[in-house]
Amino acid sequence: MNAAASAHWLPGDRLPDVCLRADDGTSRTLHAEFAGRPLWIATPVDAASAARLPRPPDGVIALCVGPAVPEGAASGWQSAAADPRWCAGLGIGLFWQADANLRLQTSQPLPINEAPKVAADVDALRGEQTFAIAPVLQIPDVFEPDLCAALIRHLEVDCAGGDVSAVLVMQDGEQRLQVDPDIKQRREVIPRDAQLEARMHERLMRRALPEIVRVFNFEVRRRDPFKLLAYPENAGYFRAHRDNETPDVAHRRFALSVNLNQGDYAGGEFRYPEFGPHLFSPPTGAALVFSCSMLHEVRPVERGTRYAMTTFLA
Ligand SMILES: O=C(O)CCC(=O)C(=O)O
Ligand SMILES: [Fe+2]
Repeated sequence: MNAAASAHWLPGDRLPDVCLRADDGTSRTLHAEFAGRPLWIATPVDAASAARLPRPPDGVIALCVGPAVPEGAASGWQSAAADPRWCAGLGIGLFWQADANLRLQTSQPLPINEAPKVAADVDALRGEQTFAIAPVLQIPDVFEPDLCAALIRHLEVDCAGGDVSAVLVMQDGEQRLQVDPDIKQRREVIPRDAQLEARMHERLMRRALPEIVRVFNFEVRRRDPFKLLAYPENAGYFRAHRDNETPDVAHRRFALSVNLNQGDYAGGEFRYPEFGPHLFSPPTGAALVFSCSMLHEVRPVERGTRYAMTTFLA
């Protein structure tokens, strides 16, 4: 499975590693030189527009790229030329904010009158807290909010809420499917809408697979069917388990789960009991990716219904 190349960049996409040429003729690559701090990128149509760019706050790298020469631009901006196709992919006459992982967050047309807000820094955990922390990857904005809402609707309306989830057990050397409230309780369905499935697939290819290559050094070649999940209030949980323990699922390498409505329910967090007490509850649209060999559980949902989409990668 090869990651899709983007002709147009969207919020949620991680910028590719392009070469930028500075005014003094030196070349720098985006990932090597600019990752690790929030980034502003502007693609003004001309020098006059470049000169009206707002001053970036401390700690933000600001790059003015494209055909325009940013004469008189507010100080704090570095001007650079880049491959015109890359600039076209960003869109000309735009102002982008990207996070420290070079993931695009918001875009707005130039000119902008007020300097946009930069997300507040998250407090660092203490050293002893980070010692017992599960090796999971969280990728924000893999699915857009409207896709998350459409998936919930598909499960509840088109698929009539889905079916009670069963588990595979080995009995006398044979695999059997059975409902077992000692292990899990939830509803689930394999989506039946080809368009929704195609959109999920495209987003995984574009946003999750490149991160899995980068972070885990793992090239995904196949994927199990997508599954939509509902964990109802006081009746939804999945007790501690591993995802690759029966012969038919032994091929699975990574689990990928996307929360579809975080904030609308309480409880329902992931926990990895072998790796400490921390609870994981990624924001709506974010993917959580972890090794299928790791013990994990979904804590009981205490209020509302937790919706999620899950699949397994190999
Ligand atoms: O609820 C989820 O997001 C995934 C739960 C899980 O661990 C599984 O389906 O194997
Ligand atoms: Fe699991």
